[in-house]
Amino acid sequence: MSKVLVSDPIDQAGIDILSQVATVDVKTGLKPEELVQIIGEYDALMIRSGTRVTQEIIEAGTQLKIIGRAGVGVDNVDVPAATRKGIVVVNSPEGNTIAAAEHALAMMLSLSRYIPDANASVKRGEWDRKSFIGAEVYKKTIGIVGLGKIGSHVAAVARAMGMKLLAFDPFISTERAEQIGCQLVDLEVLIQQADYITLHIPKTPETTHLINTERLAKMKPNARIINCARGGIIDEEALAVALREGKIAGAALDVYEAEPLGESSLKSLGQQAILTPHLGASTTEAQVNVAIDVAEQIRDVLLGLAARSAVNIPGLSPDVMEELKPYMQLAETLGKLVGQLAGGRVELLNVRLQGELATNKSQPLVVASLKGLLYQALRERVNYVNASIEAKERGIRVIETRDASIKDYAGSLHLEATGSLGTHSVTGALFGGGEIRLTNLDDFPINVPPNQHMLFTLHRDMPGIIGKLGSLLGSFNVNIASMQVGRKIIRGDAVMVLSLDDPLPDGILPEIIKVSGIRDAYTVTL
Ligand SMILES: NC(=O)C1=CN([C@@H]2O[C@H](COP(=O)(O)OP(=O)(O)OC[C@H]3O[C@@H](n4cnc5c(N)ncnc54)[C@H](O)[C@@H]3O)[C@@H](O)[C@H]2O)C=CC1
Ligand SMILES: O=C(O)C(=O)COP(=O)(O)O
Repeated sequence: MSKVLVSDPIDQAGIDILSQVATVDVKTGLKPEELVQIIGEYDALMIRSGTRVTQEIIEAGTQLKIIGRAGVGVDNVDVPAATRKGIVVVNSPEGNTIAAAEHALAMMLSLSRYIPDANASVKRGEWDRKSFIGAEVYKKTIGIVGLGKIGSHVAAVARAMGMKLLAFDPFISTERAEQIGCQLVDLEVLIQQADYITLHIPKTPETTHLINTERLAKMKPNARIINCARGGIIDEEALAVALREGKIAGAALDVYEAEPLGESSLKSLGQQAILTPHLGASTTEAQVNVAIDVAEQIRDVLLGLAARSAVNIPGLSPDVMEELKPYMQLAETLGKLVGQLAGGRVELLNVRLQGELATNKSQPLVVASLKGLLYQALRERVNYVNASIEAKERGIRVIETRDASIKDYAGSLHLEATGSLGTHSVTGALFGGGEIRLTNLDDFPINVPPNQHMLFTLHRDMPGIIGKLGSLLGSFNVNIASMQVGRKIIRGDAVMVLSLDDPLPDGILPEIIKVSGIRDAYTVTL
């Protein structure tokens, strides 16, 4: 049975799902060195933001197949390191959207009405109404940085509260922003005009310290800023100075450059600063959502099925995945075949989607072709996650083309590999019941199902050659399961495709090439 380690607090609903297929160990609060020591036993790791999955942990996770992040942000996971090791990283892109958006909105209203400090003063026995004169959000301008899932929900609610909406997001269209009721503007315009600025972007090299001393200086003196996205998008030191000097009116933070928040000048600020301990996703509803979403994906991957929200493999909807699955198998088989025919180092792979297939998504088929192509070199170490990166690191250039006019079969896939030893091509299609057929080899028409052990020869189409080859194989005790010849013209060049019951013994290939009329021979294992 598989083993799953849960290293952060996860809702029981997720543990129940994992327990259907695996032994589940819940061990929270592990030190990095403790995690490194035990991770080698586990097939899957389930985390939230509390566990840092470093390269060292990934290297030590020799059995790991999947890392599941019960939440959105995967910045605590070394995703490139996981990808290189072929480990799928999944998250729950939508499970906590509402929770995070509502937390940001709660922060905005709390900042405007000094609710945390007013509450604390009453509990201290005071009745101070003068110190907590707030501001209304109605008719004020909110500047939303990042108009993705959370930012869009914040926009919808802010709009309902009568706010004017500005947004900065270089990756969405003006039309999309308008649909949500936002005016898309430059960051500098947003910074200068907004009364409330709320951040809903990932932390990347571009967004680190996006809010710095210069930008804080350009904000309105009544501006209030909210960060429920990621620590480090705001320069915390610069923010503390701006608040202390009254350059802006307030800030509410849920996330920090280092968590848990240690020594920090933010802690000594008064009612203009509200600090929560990364609570954006902490609602009962969100925790059930993300736990179920991610546990289901871990379960599926452990059962050999695809994950629906993998961050390091092409994202495909389950419908598209279902439709493409037989073609993925075809692509992988053709990749294995053409890689072995090309032999040596492949430099260029041309993947052509033909006929009806030309309208399909090509990326998954390219990945599957590369997985097949690299199998010879990498065996089980290559998978759908790391095939593209492995190919890139090996300098294999990939060209994707489409030709809807090729209609020999309803839909077919053509791979051509060019390497140090020449160029070879193979085409395949799916017949009734999803059966794979090889339909063309090096431009010779054929029609054979793939077989585990195969022999291909390039020869002159002339009497006696098939008999000679049959006897030769017989003398080596190799049984032929089926044989087919493909040729373009009578007595011209031809290919012979043999399916064999046994692997070809060492030493027979040079003997085959010695047969008069045979120019070349290739043995392939699929
Ligand atoms: N505090 C908490 O507990 C939680 C925090 N989060 C964080 O909230 C953030 C947003 O999450 P979602 O809305 O789900 O993500 P999302 O992917 O739906 O939206 C992010 C948006 O940011 C935009 N973006 C990316 N780079 C940008 C840049 N340089 N400038 C402006 N816009 C940029 C993208 O185009 C996208 O529209 C993430 O960082 C996530 O980790 C999410 C859930 C809970
Ligand atoms: O989903 C996210 O990105 C979050 O930040 C939530 O973090 P958490 O799962 O509460 O540790």
